[in-house]
Amino acid sequence: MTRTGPEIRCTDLAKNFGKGATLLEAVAPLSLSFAAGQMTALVGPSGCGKSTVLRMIAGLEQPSAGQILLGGQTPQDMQRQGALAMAFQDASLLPWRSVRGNVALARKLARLPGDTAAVEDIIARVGLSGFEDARPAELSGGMRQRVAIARCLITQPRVLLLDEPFGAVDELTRARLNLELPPLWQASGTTALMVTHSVREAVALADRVLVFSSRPARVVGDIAIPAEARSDTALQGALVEQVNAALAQGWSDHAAHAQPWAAQ
Ligand SMILES: Nc1ncnc2c1ncn2[C@@H]1O[C@H](COP(=O)(O)OP(=O)(O)OP(=O)(O)O)[C@@H](O)[C@H]1O
Repeated sequence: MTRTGPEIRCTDLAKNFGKGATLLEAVAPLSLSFAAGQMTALVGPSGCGKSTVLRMIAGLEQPSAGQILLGGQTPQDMQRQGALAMAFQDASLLPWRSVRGNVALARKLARLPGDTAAVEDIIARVGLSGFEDARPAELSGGMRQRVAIARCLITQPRVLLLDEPFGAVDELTRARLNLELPPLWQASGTTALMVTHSVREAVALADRVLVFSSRPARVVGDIAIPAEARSDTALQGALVEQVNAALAQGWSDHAAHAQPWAAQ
């Protein structure tokens, strides 16, 4: 079964943490939209609010202001339908459950009927055949990330949210995961958002890269990644440069804003 993803619209989205003297404006009013079935990568300086935006879209964090609609529905509606899946950097698997147990549990939590064949199939597709009974502690970091992705995909989510999913693994493993895993969600028309610190990863995986400035984040770059870039390393290199230039522009704008004399 294929469940195509919705368009995601964030309107005047804002998030503050704390109050009074400790008030922190994590996300200043920001309006963003993400096309149905596309993978968008969010990049920007540390602390600019990328994860907070993702967590609000996931319904894990309540916005202080503004609205999020996924094909006209709220994140909570999507969660209730088991249509939304999120993977974090630390994989956050249950240590006492096997690979099979962790993946099967995700279906249960999404209120989907058990499906042993689908669980076995997704474990094989992320390259973990033979490790079905292993506990997370017996797996490498890259293997744990694969389980985390399998756990997302087993629910056939319409929306996939990835927060630095490959951040905790070495460069080589990361490059391999970058090649092997995206086809698993690209084919099904899932709307996907990924936060990453790696500009190369963003360009390699996404259809679009959105570049944020330092907090309070503004969009300082919105770069479309044409499909041919997947097989054209020169084009990939040029796009990486373009994203890096937008990041640098975001930094200098921010510095000039914070210290008006810096621009003189
Ligand atoms: N639960 C929270 N309570 C208080 N402050 C928070 C909370 N979550 C995030 N923040 C703050 O909000 C700001 C944005 O954080 P966020 O994690 O969204 O940034 P980020 O761009 O994802 O950073 P990084 O790239 O380092 O992961 C930061 O200043 C952070 O300290």
